Amino acid sequence: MTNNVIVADMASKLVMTTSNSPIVSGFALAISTLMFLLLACIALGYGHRGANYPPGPPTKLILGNALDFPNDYLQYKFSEWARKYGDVVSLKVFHQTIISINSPSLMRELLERRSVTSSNRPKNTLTEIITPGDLNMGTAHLPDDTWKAMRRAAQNMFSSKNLGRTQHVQHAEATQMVMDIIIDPDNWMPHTKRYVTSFLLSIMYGFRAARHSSLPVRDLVAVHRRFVDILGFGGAPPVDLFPVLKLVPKRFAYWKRETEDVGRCQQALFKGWMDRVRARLDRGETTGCFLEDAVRDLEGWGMKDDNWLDHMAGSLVEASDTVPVTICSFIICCVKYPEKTALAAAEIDRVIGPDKVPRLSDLESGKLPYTRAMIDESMRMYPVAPVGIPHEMAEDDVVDGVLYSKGAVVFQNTWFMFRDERYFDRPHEFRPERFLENPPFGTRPGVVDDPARRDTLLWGSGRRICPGQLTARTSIDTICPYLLWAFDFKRGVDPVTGQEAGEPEFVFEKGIVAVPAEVPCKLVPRSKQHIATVQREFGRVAEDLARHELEIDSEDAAWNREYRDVHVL
Ligand code: HEM
Repeated sequence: MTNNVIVADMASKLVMTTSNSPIVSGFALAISTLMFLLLACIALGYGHRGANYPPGPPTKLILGNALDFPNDYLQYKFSEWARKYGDVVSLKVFHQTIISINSPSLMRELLERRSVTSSNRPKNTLTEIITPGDLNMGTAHLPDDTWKAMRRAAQNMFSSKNLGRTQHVQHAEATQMVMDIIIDPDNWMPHTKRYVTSFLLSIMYGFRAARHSSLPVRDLVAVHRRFVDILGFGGAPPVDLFPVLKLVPKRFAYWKRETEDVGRCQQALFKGWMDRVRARLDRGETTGCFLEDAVRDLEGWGMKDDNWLDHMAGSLVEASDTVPVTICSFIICCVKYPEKTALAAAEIDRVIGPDKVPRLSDLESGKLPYTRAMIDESMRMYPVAPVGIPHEMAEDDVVDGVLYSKGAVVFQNTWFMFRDERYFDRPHEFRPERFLENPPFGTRPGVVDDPARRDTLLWGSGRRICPGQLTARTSIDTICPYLLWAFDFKRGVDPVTGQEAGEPEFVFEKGIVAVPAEVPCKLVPRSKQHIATVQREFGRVAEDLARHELEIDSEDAAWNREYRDVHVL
């Protein structure tokens, strides 16, 4: 406070020394204003790490760590700092404090035990434009009553009881995905997207996506691409760091026009999906999906008005963003580590054989321990949300004498936690065996583990923990053994050399979700017997798929007829 008064006094003296010439006095005014701002920034502690803040790299005047802060792949730099500074690291980017927490114990202390102060999301002007009223649960700034209602509804939809009721749909969609890859192996990545999106559309909205190019998937992918681009680094100027930028008129601010348009397109898409549900009920038809129930019982679902339902798609977007990526990473692991894949395939051959397809229950009952370990190892090494989704401190809070200041943005660096050499033996090696040697977390035998480790670290912490974790887990656990059962995983052809590609590398796209770039690989059916078994299974589950095809469009209907005529046994 005293500093501010001194700075104001110095600045006013500077302004008073300007000459009488209009040009000189204008110039002097500009210089003195700049000086004033500079001194004010210094006085306000811009870029300076306070005394009891978490440690971190040295800061520079006003800039803080702005020049050190990575634009992308936060997990790599955060992990380097974790090794140097410990379980908690802080950075200053101008006046903004950014914290990376690097241990399960800190996740528990800060985000679970102190969830009252640590459950905000960072305030984000762009997401507020895209979803006015904070009706997108994942981006909503405050965990207020609106967020609570949306969250309760999501938790209800994705509860274990409801998942039991929808598992046959999950299995049916997984069967189609295996069929899709048998017929069209080059599009293995889009087929994973279709599998997850179609499952979620079916259980939430009662209609499905027969092809990866079906309209709902195509529209979702297109609008989500724009959403990610505008929110990503460089998509828009840092308006929350420098709120004065918000004053730029719309005609000079591309980001404002684009953000508004993304919001319009997204809302139109989600409303269109809900309108299909409303129209179906008006016709007196039903598929038994969740949102039909919500339309009939708005109050019971805690929805303040009918328009809130148009925003329930936020959960579907989260699912279709994360689960396919996890499955793709698993597929890349199967190509990259052939000896491990062979061990899992041998286990599946022994337990399941070629005449029936694996079911989720085979994995859950513990009959496929190596396969389970292979899935866990791929999620340990390549977590889809390597630094979580950031929280923001609502108030100052102190853990072990360290200050987590109001407004600080907090990342959960699970990438580091899963590769922490204190607990994991050779953490950078892909070794499913670690989970068999020391279950359930695969840490080094004999080491005293972090007491707060849990098998849900990947899904975040506290009030904001992922409400879709069961849906995610069962979707992954249904398809991964199925793929191992159905296919041999081979390296594809390098598009540049025309020769067999080398060992695939994980190269991630930029962004908070670690999406691996496509690698050349071939998924080859293991035998004619396996293909025939999938065709029979595809016939058996046809009814479960058809139940969600009441309003199917003519293109999908034609494709379905041909697909099923040719491929069902
Ligand atoms: C492998 C798959 C998935 C992973 C790794 C994952 C991970 C996460 C993480 C780390 C968070 C932030 C937690 C926090 O702030 O502490 C989150 C939030 C969220 N997830 Fe997931 N998720 C996955 C799949 C899903 C699925 C399938 C759904 C829906 C069916 C879903 C819906 C959500 C929603 C709605 C939020 C926002 C919660 C809130 O802010 O209150 N996620 N997820």
